[in-house]
Amino acid sequence: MKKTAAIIGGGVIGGGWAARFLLNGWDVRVFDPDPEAVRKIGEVLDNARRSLPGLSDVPLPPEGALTFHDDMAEAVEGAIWIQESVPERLDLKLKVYKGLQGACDPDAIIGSSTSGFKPSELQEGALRPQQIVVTHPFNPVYLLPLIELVPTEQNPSEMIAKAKELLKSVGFFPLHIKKEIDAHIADRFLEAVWREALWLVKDGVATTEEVDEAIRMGFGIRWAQMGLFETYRVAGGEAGMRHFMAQFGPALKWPWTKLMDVPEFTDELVDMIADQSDAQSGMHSIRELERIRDNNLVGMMRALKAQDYGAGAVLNQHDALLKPGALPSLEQADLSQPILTLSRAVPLDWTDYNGHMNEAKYLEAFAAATDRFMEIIGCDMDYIASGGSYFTAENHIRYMDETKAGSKIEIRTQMLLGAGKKLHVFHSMYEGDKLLATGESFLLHVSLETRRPSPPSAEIEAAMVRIAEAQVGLPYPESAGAAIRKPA
Ligand SMILES: NC(=O)C1=CN([C@@H]2O[C@H](COP(=O)(O)OP(=O)(O)OC[C@H]3O[C@@H](n4cnc5c(N)ncnc54)[C@H](O)[C@@H]3O)[C@@H](O)[C@H]2O)C=CC1
Ligand SMILES: C[N+](C)(C)CC(=O)CC(=O)[O-]
Repeated sequence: MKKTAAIIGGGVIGGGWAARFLLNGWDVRVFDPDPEAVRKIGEVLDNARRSLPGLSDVPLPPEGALTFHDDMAEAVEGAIWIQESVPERLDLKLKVYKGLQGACDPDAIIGSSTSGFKPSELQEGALRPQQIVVTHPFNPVYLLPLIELVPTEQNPSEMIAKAKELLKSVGFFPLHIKKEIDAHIADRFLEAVWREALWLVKDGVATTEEVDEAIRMGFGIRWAQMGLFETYRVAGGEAGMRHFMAQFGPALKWPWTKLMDVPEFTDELVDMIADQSDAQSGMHSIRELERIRDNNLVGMMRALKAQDYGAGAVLNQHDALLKPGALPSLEQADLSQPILTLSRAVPLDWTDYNGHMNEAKYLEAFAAATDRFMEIIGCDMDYIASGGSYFTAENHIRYMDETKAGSKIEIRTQMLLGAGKKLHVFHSMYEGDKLLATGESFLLHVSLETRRPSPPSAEIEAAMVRIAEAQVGLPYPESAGAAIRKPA
């Protein structure tokens, strides 16, 4: 059955939650008194549609339905997850819980996006405190996996387990914070770094741009993949963390940092920071900056995905949740037709300066389809580990139409020859009914020990015979065997 989420407050963060749920197949009901809420959420959704689906190497479920409601009680109807993302004012948040708890399902989870309030403060005076928990996200909520999940002893353990399961099902990484504290974990770091940066600019040590360069050219990239402690363990050399602490620990007591002092937000300081920020980034609109940020995040997260590390490992776990049933096996496929070998959205980092999928990425997609076809006939990772595989000897791609980031593409594969060492496949790539490209590949079965052609296993031979017999009625593709013609 379709799951439903209610979004209370649809600004920067509520809009991100709405996009995350919708693109993972949930229905979403929004309550926000702002007359601009429909437009604002629409713009967040546009960004999310081009960036989120392509993070997965398997298709996300069909998008859910988005509705807007003038009445909060109506918005929470049928919702199993209610996400409160109203402005960071405790009185307002408590008023919202009073309003919605009278109307919502008592078993629904009410998550708060609060950056700083403790869950016990949010539960104070609530009708059912056990229903309310902190689920603190990070902007952009549709891309970044971290949710700081902060309960109190009032929240039953089954509710926390259910919250974790639901968050994981839409691709989040719930970090269970066992001891409540103002600003949880991550925002304590962000505040400390922000405070230092404000001092550095105020004292004329660095401009806003120089502060950003100091982060993004060095430790920012390092933190994105290993965090703090793992990075410092490596920095300790072979002696590891103990050596690192002995060497750099004493410096913590030197007066390097301003620690808890906060520079006063005088007009002069605000003007200085705002002017420097305008000089640094004012040539881009906020929407442009969001798109630049999303392009960079997708590229970095997909690189981490290939390493199965950090946020990339979370993406792989989400793919594994979605994978069952995503593509048919030999037993499930209608073998009399070209077989579905790829179904995914075009990732942002597959697009180029022409604003469409780059030619090299068509080959990447066809190569993934070939890998899947190999898996279907029995050349899977276990078989490869046993010493047999296929090497591609020749490829031919024809480009017929363009496609853009976020678009759903499918590849269907016809086997033209599958006998002995030889495997000849013809892939057709579609967006809906539109033929985008064809890719023809000729492969040879090899022994990974001798690196020379060798006969495949009897099981692979039998699977190819089955497909050949089933596909015998398919017309031979007109363009198969074609080459680039000599210009007239
Ligand atoms: N902006 C950020 O970087 C992050 C913010 N947060 C937290 O998320 C929450 C929301 O922050 P933002 O989205 O940045 O604020 P925002 O100002 O962009 O959005 C708040 C939305 O709530 C709506 N609203 C106001 N009163 C309401 C009510 N009574 N019922 C329903 N909607 C109402 C407003 O119309 C507005 O659209 C805050 O608790 C904040 O601490 C969490 C992570 C990051
Ligand atoms: C600035 N902020 C405290 C609202 C930031 C967050 O809460 C998390 C984020 O996205 O950086």
